[in-house]
Amino acid sequence: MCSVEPSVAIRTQISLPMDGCDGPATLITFTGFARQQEHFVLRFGDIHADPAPLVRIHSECITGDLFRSQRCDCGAQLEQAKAMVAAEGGLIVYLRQEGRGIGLYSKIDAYRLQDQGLDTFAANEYLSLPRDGRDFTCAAQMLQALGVRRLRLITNNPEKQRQLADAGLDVVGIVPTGTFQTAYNQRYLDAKAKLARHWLDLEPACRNEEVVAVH
Ligand SMILES: Nc1nc2c(ncn2[C@@H]2O[C@H](COP(=O)(O)OP(=O)(O)OP(=O)(O)O)[C@@H](O)[C@H]2O)c(=O)[nH]1
Ligand SMILES: [Zn+2]
Repeated sequence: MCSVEPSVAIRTQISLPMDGCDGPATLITFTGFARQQEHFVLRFGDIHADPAPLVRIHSECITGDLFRSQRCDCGAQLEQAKAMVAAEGGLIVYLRQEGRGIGLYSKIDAYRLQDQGLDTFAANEYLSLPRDGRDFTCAAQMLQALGVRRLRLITNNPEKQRQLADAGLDVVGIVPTGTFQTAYNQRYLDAKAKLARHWLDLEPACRNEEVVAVH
């Protein structure tokens, strides 16, 4: 999905005053991505090798991040991560991989299928799209371009840790992101926990929710 060229490098850095933060953040853009992808990094404070910086790798979710849709947990996770890295310094790597890489329109098609009973992964497959089309290698390359070799990663997703390690980064700690259950995202979170092995601490009401099997 990321389709990176071997030479991802910093393109531009600009200071962004941030609502609710003591100091400005720095927005960093990059060159070297295929297909004009516009992944970026927000840096809060200074980054040092020791202690290893706190990093959130966040996949774009227009509905959740921008409009705080309750169908997923993305908006709450992003807000929490922003508060964490703003408090102690760190990075948000924002990947333009909407809908786990299938794009907004296909995600909305997948939402329709979920309303008809499919789980979030089966819905993608029904559309002949990957269950999870993301590739976190581009995140690793951006971090390497910033001189980051060791990091503490804010995530509940074991796949992110695995891909960063495969790309040569040293994930020295995992900081869990919150489990933000709503009345509307229970089946989604349940599917992530059961079918994608995310480390989620779900309330019993959520665990008991039925996830429709993939056909
Ligand atoms: N295709 C599809 N994508 C979704 C759906 N709900 C959320 N997403 C996308 O999923 C991505 C977020 O992935 P998640 O699996 O929720 O979380 P994660 O970032 O991998 O894991 P954490 O680091 O623990 O938050 C974003 O790109 C969302 O747009 C859905 O029902 N279908
Ligand atoms: Zn979302």
